[in-house]
Amino acid sequence: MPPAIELNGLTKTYGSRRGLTALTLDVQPGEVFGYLGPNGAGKSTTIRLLLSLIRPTEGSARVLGLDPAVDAVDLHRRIGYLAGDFVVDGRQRAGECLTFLGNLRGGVPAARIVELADRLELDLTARIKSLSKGNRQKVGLVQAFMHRPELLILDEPTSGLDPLVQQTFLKLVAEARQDGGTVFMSSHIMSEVEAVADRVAIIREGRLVALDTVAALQARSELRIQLTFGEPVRAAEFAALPGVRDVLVSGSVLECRINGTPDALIKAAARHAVTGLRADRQDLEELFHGYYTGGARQETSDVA
Ligand SMILES: Nc1ncnc2c1ncn2[C@@H]1O[C@H](COP(=O)(O)OP(=O)(O)OP(=O)(O)O)[C@@H](O)[C@H]1O
Repeated sequence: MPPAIELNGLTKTYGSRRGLTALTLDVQPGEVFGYLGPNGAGKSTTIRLLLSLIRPTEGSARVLGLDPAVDAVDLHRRIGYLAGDFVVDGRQRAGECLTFLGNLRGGVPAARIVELADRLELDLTARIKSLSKGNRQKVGLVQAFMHRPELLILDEPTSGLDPLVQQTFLKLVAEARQDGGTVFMSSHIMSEVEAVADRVAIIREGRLVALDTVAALQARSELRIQLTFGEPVRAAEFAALPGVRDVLVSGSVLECRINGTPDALIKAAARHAVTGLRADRQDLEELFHGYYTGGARQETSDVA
């Protein structure tokens, strides 16, 4: 089976502005792939290129083994797409709009539309223009999921949704994967992607800065340690230990950060009487903030 998504040196410039620079990555069938970056990073540009809504300046994209510029009609039937700026005719009722879109995709059982609307708490009889932003987003989600597509491409899918509906959305993603589907979703919020994604890519200013599994990224996050000793200690004794940094000593209390294993620190600490130990792992949100702002080092297993 070909990769669900295969990008090779994909580049898009808008006049003198860079939208995306030499993006190379694969998304495997059955994978939930989180695509993260701050505003203006190039997420929507990537997604529009995937759907051939815009043409690349350089490089290529293949989706479900096909060329999106040539096989657009076939692909649109096999993909569920939610645009970042999902717009439909506001005069229609939500149910009519969804039935219409379902017919364009070869017909979707009415019961499937009702089931998704119920789960997302969407009123199918309401006119779209009367709906709030969050409820319009639900119409967008139903149309993306309703035909059980092989590949879901979702641009900021949870924008405007309240936390309960976000949970329902995450369940829908998990179910799509269980059914053998692939999900590519963009976001600027790590925590929602962390909950469902197998792998995560982070882009900043149009360039890929990290690509790894969620588990590997978690393992890479640093430990923050506080040790309390039975007597005063000196910072110099710990500062040069492998993996240990930002050592701060105040009397008998030592604070530091650790990348990798705490083995050397623990062995050095054991030369003293240790009366207290606290260890917190930096959460991924903070790690990602580092990537966003250029603070984190580029340490990826898949990026050349
Ligand atoms: N049609 C366009 N014309 C000119 N520049 C554009 C156009 N579309 C996007 N850009 C520029 O390309 C860069 C990437 O934009 P893109 O919309 O892909 O980012 P994004 O990651 O989706 O951001 P957001 O989270 O704000 O939607 C930005 O600098 C943006 O200003």
